Amino acid sequence: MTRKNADARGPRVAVIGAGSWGTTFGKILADGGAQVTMWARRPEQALEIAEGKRNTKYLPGINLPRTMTATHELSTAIDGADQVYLSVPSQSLRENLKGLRPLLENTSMPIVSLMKGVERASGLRMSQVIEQELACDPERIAVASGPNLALEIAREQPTAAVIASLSQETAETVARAARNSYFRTFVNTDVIGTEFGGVLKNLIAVAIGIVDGVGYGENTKASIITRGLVEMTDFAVANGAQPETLQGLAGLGDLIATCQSPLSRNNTAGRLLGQGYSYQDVVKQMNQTAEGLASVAPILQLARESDVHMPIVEQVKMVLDGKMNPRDIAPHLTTDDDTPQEERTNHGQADGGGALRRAFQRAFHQFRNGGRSAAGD
Ligand SMILES: NC(=O)c1ccc[n+]([C@@H]2O[C@H](COP(=O)([O-])OP(=O)(O)OC[C@H]3O[C@@H](n4cnc5c(N)ncnc54)[C@H](O)[C@@H]3O)[C@@H](O)[C@H]2O)c1
Ligand SMILES: O=P(O)(O)OC[C@H](O)CO
Repeated sequence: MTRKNADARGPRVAVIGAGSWGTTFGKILADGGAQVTMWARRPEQALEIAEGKRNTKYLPGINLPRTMTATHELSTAIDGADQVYLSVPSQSLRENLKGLRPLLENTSMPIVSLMKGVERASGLRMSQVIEQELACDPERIAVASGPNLALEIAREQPTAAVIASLSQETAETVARAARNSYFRTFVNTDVIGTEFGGVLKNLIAVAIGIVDGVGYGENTKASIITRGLVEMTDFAVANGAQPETLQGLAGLGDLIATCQSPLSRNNTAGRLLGQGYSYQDVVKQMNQTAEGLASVAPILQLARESDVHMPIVEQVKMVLDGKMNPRDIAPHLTTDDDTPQEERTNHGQADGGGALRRAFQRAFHQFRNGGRSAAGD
């Protein structure tokens, strides 16, 4: 398929995955001046984007920029690209990277994850899967996250996002390409916090959907959102994130958007569960990606390994497994314990002092080892 975007002036970018977010992000980049080539799995979808400037299945009613083109051949998409953006379902990333590896191995371009899931089998974040499969310098990898419901952005309603990379330079390069009059990008170097924010808010949005489906009101939802943010922060900090990232766009910002919007697929999946559909029925009814459903089990496994208590996410899992009536999720929001608890919101010690305790332990081991890092540090 020939390129038809020669009149754009910015970097040449390839977007891998032409679902709702990949296509919307392609539009963001093209509207910012980039020369965008989308890769779609199905040839007819590539043709619809390239010729008709539409993606009717995922973005009904949206006209795509005329500078945007598409192909179903990976090599054509990557050929001549300065940056590559990845937006396939998280569980399929590894298999997709196997096809991309030979095309990317002699390049130094930034590789940007737009995804918000963890790999079910390994619990790895998407940037970790990229680093593993492509065996590339982690400073080349960036992640994008924030309150970014695709259809709203495709309608050019203003919003913001965070681009995170271990390399400030990579983050800034990507942020300069991924911005326009309706999409503002900020940068940080907290890849862990930025990625986990996007993963964890999905789980809380499923919980919100469940109570919505049951018919509970705003008090219940506000309680889950507030306690959910504490859970998200506890988990992310215990796994290496900066607590302030969870208070930003990739944490609180995305949590609000996803929990409030009927456009959210995670929220929708939860609502169906709350209305009494089984997990299997919900999966059958969803024709778009609801990442939260696959992330629940690996996140709880990581939580156990890092000694973090996640009562809301635990209860989502019980509902998914058919072991808890959705009506029961709210009364047991955070504890079955009768002892009154402190309302702890101080994210600096987000895991109840656990992060601080581990930092002391590391310092103690280092001191004992004559200044060398403790194993596993
Ligand atoms: N839609 C949003 O509002 C939004 C916003 C931010 C982030 N995200 C994240 O973006 C990622 C992609 O989600 P989406 O919303 O575009 O999903 P989607 O369901 O709209 O589209 C998924 C796309 O991937 C393709 N696909 C399915 N299986 C595949 C496979 N095995 N290999 C390659 N391609 C495959 C589908 O054909 C489709 O084009 C997810 O991680 C999601 O959390 C979505
Ligand atoms: O539709 P969801 O639930 O995948 O959420 C989409 C985005 O992540 C919102 O920022």
